[in-house]
Amino acid sequence: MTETAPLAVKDLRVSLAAREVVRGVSLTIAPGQFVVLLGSNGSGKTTLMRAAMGVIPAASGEVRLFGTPLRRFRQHQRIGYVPQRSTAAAGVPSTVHEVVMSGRLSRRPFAGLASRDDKAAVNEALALVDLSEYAKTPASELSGGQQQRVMIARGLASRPDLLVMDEPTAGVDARSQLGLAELFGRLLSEGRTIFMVAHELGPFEPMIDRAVVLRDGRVAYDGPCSGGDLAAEAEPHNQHHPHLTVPQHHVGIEESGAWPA
Ligand SMILES: Nc1ncnc2c1ncn2[C@@H]1O[C@H](COP(=O)(O)OP(=O)(O)OP(=O)(O)O)[C@@H](O)[C@H]1O
Repeated sequence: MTETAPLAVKDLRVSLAAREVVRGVSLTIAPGQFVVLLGSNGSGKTTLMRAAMGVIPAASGEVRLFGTPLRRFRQHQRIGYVPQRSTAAAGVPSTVHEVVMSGRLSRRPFAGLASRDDKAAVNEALALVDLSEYAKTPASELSGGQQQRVMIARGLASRPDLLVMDEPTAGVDARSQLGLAELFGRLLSEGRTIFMVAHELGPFEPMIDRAVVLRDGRVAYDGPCSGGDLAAEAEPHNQHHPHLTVPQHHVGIEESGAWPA
């Protein structure tokens, strides 16, 4: 795996509806790091992530993916992107297997039948999120939390080096969060990089290398995930947004690594 930063953002500015929402953000994520992006509602987290992924244009600044400027980046299979509040159903009667298979498209130079490797990668991704038994189930029949795990499997299907996720734990219950924490730990041990928006760190906290806090589109904190400085940054937000919590060590249950049935 290359030592080039999987994601580097320099003085990025993004405007939405004539308002500057991301206001000069610089951020470099090193290979193998687990970086979490925090901040109150409307601080610009999703907008920053979308601009970094090229989903929306930036007004100015620079984004590099694995050392390549965004506009010239073609190795899309190296990135697994799980957008915010994405559901696996979206009104389409696809099975779980089909939804996850769509995450293989970036690996397939030509349209056509899925290869043996495509199928193996999909099965592997489904096993990683413990949804193998639901492969043939229409995605719309799964719970919200299960659908979120389907979308994470979709992001993993291309076997990416960088996993970018916008609130992947929204709607995921505490036990499933433990399962996700175990999964992320495994991905990190394989040298993969994770960049994730979160409101609660829960069971992920011990494995997070770095927290970046956005406030009004600017980086207000960039450093270790625990300690007084992060708490000081998080506190003003907490008064207005109680769901942005300073890292918690416990999620209130004893089971470890178990997924709900
Ligand atoms: N399509 C849009 N058009 C205009 N303004 C937008 C649009 N999307 C977001 N905004 C505004 O941009 C600001 C940043 O929004 P963004 O979704 O990036 O924040 P966030 O930190 O991800 O919030 P949350 O925690 O609620 O997801 C907000 O003030 C929001 O109202």
